[in-house]
Amino acid sequence: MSALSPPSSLKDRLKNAGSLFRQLPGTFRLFWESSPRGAVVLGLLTLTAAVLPASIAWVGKLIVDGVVAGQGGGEAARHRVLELVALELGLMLVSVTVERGLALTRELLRVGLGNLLNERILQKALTLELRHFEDSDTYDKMQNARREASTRPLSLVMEAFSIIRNLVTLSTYAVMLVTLSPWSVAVLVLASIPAFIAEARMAEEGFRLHSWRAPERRKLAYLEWILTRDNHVKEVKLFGLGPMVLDRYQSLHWKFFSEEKGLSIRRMAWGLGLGALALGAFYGCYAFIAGRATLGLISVGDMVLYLSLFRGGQTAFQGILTSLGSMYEGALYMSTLFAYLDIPTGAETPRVVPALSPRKGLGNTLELRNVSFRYPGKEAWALRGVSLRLEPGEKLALVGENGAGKTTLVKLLLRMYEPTEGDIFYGGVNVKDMEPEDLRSRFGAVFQDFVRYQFNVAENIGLGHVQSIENRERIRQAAEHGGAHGVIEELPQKYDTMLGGWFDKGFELSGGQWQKLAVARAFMREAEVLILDEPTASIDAEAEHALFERFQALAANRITLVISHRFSTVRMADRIAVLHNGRVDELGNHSELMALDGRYAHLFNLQARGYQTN
Ligand SMILES: Nc1ncnc2c1ncn2[C@@H]1O[C@H](COP(=O)(O)OP(=O)(O)OP(=O)(O)O)[C@@H](O)[C@H]1O
Repeated sequence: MSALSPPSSLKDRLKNAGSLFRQLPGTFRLFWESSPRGAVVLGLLTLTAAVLPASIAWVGKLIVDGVVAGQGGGEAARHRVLELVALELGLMLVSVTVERGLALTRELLRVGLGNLLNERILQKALTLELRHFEDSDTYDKMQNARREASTRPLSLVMEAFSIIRNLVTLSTYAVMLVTLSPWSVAVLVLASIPAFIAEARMAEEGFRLHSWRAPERRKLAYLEWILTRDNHVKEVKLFGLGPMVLDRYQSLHWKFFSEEKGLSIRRMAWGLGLGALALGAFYGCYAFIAGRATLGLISVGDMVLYLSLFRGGQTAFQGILTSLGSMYEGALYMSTLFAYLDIPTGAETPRVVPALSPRKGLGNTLELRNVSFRYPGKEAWALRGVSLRLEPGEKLALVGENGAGKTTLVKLLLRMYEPTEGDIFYGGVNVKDMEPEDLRSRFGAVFQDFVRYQFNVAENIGLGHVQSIENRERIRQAAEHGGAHGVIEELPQKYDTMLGGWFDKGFELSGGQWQKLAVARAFMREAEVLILDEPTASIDAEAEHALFERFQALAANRITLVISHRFSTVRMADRIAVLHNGRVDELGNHSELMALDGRYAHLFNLQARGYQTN
């Protein structure tokens, strides 16, 4: 059973609880790693804080007994009582200092542990593959893990420490209480047990509410995003989407609230009922002890001691139970965190050791042999039996209607996904036997949905080869190759101009200008294979022509794969592959395909007619 499915029976619930508390060792390991010294300090302070209440209660009893015995007894008795009061003051000062120390240590540890975990979460994100990001279940796991990483783990550890503290306090109390009244210890324990069960149950419900909601929470964040992001505002205003999106946002919000309200009310009702039970038990024992003191069977100091021990004991016991409930909640969180950190990765690890690596430089072939691919969890084939061989220096254009599988083919080439059937070879080596970093370092790509980094111009280009991000000469050259240099020279701080609207003084570029930077970024590396997935979509016809002429020259000996819907661009390729429903339907150069008079010729003529009528 997964930690997120509702337990149906008591047995399930216990099994679930057991598996959840198994998260403790892992959590403590992380805690220790984040700060061994802090952990030791916290342990020492906790133990000191644990033994202080019993000592203070004992001194309190001695004071009362001293006062009762010393009434009318002169200076000596008064002195002894004053000394005891001073002792109690001293103990109280120690107690206050220890509490402050605990709060400070907790605060410092919170930052350390929170950072460590956020780092682990992000490090894990780096090892995840594209398929993980495109899968909503994994995405939810990641969001769940990120949401409370800086608070939950520490509170789990703190609750565990608080249990230890209360247990130590309780055992010191128990030793004293048993001598006064053994059965009251039993009453104390029994009266608190129902509270624990209720607390654990509510904690579990609360967590499940949060987990179940992960997809809806994302929906809420998404609606918020639509209304607040700069690139949405035009459509939001034009289509008058504001009220509709806000309405959806609010109804989701109120749905959350009403669920939470129900839980809070139930929590309050149980707390009230069980609190009354505990109070009844306390006053029952109080009556018994007060009666015994009145009859002179115990001293007044004993009665005072008993009362403070009983009250303190009850608080400590309930503290333990509440901590167990909160720990349960924390452990549930940790189980999702560990589930996220344990997502199996490494599908990209080469099959052979050491990994194979084709000769560096130009001259390698790129070949797909009978490649078929289905997205995880999908029935339909995105690619079916694709075989293509690209010779060194060859320019291949991929065309096909929307959804034909063009971008999917690029994802497979870059090993973002594994073919479901068939194999891909680069330089004669099966890409499954290569290190993915080695394979990817040989590719330069401009994606359809390229990124607009909110960095400066030089960095936007330099990111194409991070090792050279400081190399202005190389960046300038890449900008020239990508056709971006002219645009950059017009900017206020040229290559140092901050871009985008997220940060102060960011300069916003046009879609085509951003795209030129993305092309320049691809030219930062000495790529052996260039992939251009609709690189010209927002570039005007003239700029497109210029770009492709440059490509012809620059990419002379490189394999180039161009995906485009513009046939004026496509016809410049050495060969054209027409994809249809995931299959290569036609393959050949422009004149061959025109002569074939098939799908390509039809699409070409359609577009040519469009241009003529314009
Ligand atoms: N992440 C994904 N998960 C599941 N199915 C997907 C995913 N991405 C694409 N598909 C499906 O795979 C098929 C091929 O999509 P692909 O993006 O490769 O098409 P394309 O030829 O690049 O289209 P376009 O010209 O619109 O960019 C489509 O049917 C699409 O619905």
